[in-house]
Amino acid sequence: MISGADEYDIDITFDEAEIDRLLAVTPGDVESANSLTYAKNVFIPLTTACRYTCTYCTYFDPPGEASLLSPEEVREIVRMGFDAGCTEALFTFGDDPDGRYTQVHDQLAEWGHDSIHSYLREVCELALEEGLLPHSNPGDQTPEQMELVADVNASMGVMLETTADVAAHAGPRQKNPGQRLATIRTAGELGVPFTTGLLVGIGEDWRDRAESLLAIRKLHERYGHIQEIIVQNVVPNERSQFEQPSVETMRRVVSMARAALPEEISVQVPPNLSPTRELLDCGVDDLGGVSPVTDDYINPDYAWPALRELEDIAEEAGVPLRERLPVYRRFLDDDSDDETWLSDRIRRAIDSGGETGERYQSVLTESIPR
Ligand SMILES: O=c1nc2n(C[C@H](O)[C@H](O)[C@H](O)CO)c3cc(O)ccc3cc-2c(=O)[nH]1
Ligand SMILES: C[C@H]1O[C@@H](n2cnc3c(N)ncnc32)[C@H](O)[C@@H]1O
Ligand code: MET
Ligand code: SF4
Repeated sequence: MISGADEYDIDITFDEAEIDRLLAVTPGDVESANSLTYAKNVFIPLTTACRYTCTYCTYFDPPGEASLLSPEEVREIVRMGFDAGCTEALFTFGDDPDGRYTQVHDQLAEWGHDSIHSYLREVCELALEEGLLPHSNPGDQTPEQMELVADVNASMGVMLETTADVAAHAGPRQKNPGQRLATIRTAGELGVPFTTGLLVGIGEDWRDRAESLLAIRKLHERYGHIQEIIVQNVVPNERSQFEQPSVETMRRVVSMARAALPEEISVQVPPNLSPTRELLDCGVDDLGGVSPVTDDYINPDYAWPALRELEDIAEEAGVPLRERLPVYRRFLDDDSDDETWLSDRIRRAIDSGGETGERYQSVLTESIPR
């Protein structure tokens, strides 16, 4: 039984035979992808306040020390991104800061907001005005929170991390697999193209990895909204004791992900954290958002490779490297009356004229229909 499943009314059950089939998958069983994609983004760490204290994470700051970017600071990052040729504004930050963060809440109130989501809406609008498409990963969200920002995001995401109860999700307030799955389900209900994934090496076992992949697949079967799954290895840092999983472990998890998920879902590994070259024959077809101008603020010790290096990686694998938008092509093409994945707002941004529209259109012309 997945922890928190009852509380969040998650009705996912696993078939033992299916789990066994996945556990038997080895790298030789999956095919290599025939292209690699990536998106050009700027990372915007809206706030380092977080209600959780995951032991693998160096990102969050305690109350009293947490930062909150002002609209002017956000605009500056977004402009820098636009000037560097990006298409994506990646808003990834601490989970919904709780009442302990009085300074953050006071500052938000001063700017006319009663929640981080209300503020997120304002900065997503700002990014759109400046010519970038928002992709927000604010952690767990209630249906009301997600609804507040859905129409100003091209896509959104949250890492499932794992369906297991792990000690890494420590402290009085914790990530809970039932709540993560509920967030992914909410995205399906709201028709938001969605990114999720597994964090590998935080105390989960092989069966947990198989269950996590199957849980994502089952939600995708209901809603069709998962665009990619990230298979991310935990990396060591000054706060965490976790060891980086071995290349062999990562090869097997990536292969399991490819075998578990339907073809339309991309399998992404982050090129700044993973032994990427050694994973390409396990079905990886996406390298995620890569920034020419900002750090990976979640893992700041791990610099982004330059575009040149991504080209080398693709060349070594003998496949073309293609830029994509933060929302996959399939959702743009599938946007009919009975299936609306994109709000009018996002659709207009992508179809707009001028320098902005041209940039999106040229990425789309190059990209593959996935
Ligand atoms: O730079 C990063 N980008 C992360 N991204 C961004 C991702 O690489 C791209 O924004 C998406 O592929 C959309 O283009 C995430 C997106 C999510 O929805 C959920 C989790 C992540 C995790 C990271 C991350 O740790 N570092
Ligand atoms: C945005 C995502 O970053 C991941 N994340 C947080 N800390 C680490 C770490 N030390 N190593 C790798 N990934 C991490 C989590 O999976 C989170 O959901
Ligand atoms: C900075 S971590 C990424 C966003 C969110 N806090 C989560 O863990 O899901
Ligand atoms: S991983 Fe996300 S939820 Fe966990 S402590 Fe870090 S910022 Fe908070």
